[in-house]
Amino acid sequence: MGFESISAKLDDLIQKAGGCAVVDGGFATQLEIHGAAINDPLWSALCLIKEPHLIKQVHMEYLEAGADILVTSSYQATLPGFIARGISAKEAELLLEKSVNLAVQARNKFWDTVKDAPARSYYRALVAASVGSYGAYLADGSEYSGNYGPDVNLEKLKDFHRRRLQVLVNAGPDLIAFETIPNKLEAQACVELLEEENVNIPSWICFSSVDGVNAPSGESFQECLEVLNKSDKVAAVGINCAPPHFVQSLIQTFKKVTDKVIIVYPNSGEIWDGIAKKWMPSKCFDDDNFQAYAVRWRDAGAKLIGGCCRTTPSTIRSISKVLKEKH
Ligand SMILES: C[S+](C)CC[C@H](N)C(=O)O
Ligand SMILES: N[C@@H](CCS)C(=O)O
Ligand SMILES: [Zn+2]
Repeated sequence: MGFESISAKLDDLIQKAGGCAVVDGGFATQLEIHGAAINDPLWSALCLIKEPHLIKQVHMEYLEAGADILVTSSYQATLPGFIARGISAKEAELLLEKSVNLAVQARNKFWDTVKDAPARSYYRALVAASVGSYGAYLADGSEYSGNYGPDVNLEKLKDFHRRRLQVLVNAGPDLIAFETIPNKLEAQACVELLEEENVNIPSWICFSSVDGVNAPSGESFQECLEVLNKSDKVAAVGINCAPPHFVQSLIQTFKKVTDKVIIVYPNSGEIWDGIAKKWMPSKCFDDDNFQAYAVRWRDAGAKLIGGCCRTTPSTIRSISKVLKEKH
């Protein structure tokens, strides 16, 4: 056996999918469509405790829509978050494991039903374990400001992420998905942890953006990516949960500052009010817009494309259809 790169499985999926694979869409917001009440500090992670069947249902919907990668329900599932609810540390770790198991079970079940279908348009999906930013845990909108205050330093962020990362990796996902990272410090914490914990599955690290130019902290993506570019553990970098009309030029920015795979999965364009805990109407993209733009994002160099908050299985169906059309 020759040497296999850490990102071989991901590269293989991208290649099989014709150069651009499809990530799933908004997870928490799709749970809400099914009636989940998640206006809570745990947000979608509350369903791991109360309504796990809905988690599996949403994963199945995205698989049917053509997602090649499922992102798990662990975005806001954190050990301190669960412990604050009176859940023991052991139970909290089991809930993290459960987030991976639910996605793996959905993926395996779906694949069993489609793998032998003639002229199938599906690939065996990969499962990416979501690691939401520290700001997601704070539940104060700081994943869109990058403002963690003067008491937060590199070590504190590493301490926050370390055990969750270990538990998620041990649960056996194919990938790790760091999501809505708002500043350079947290990006650095993620990379240092991947190295220190010798994580041997690939990761992507995605930033949010509120001005379409920089990370929410105001730091340039060039600065943010310097440290990520040095690590082989980071397979892909990009943007999630930013408005779609920012994405084209952000891909161009990323192309200039990294050779890594570029991933984009913007939200619908609505804006999260972290204090009122509501989506505010803004320049909203419908599924047709997403479909047209997905082609442009692919042509600009993105190799992983999906949707984030308020996008739905129908958005992912549109993207998958157009990106997998045979020419
Ligand atoms: C990506 S935001 C919409 C997630 C929810 C936020 N962390 C909160 O709990 O308010
Ligand atoms: N994977 C998470 C990201 C929220 S920004 C979700 O889709 O709910
Ligand atoms: Zn989002």
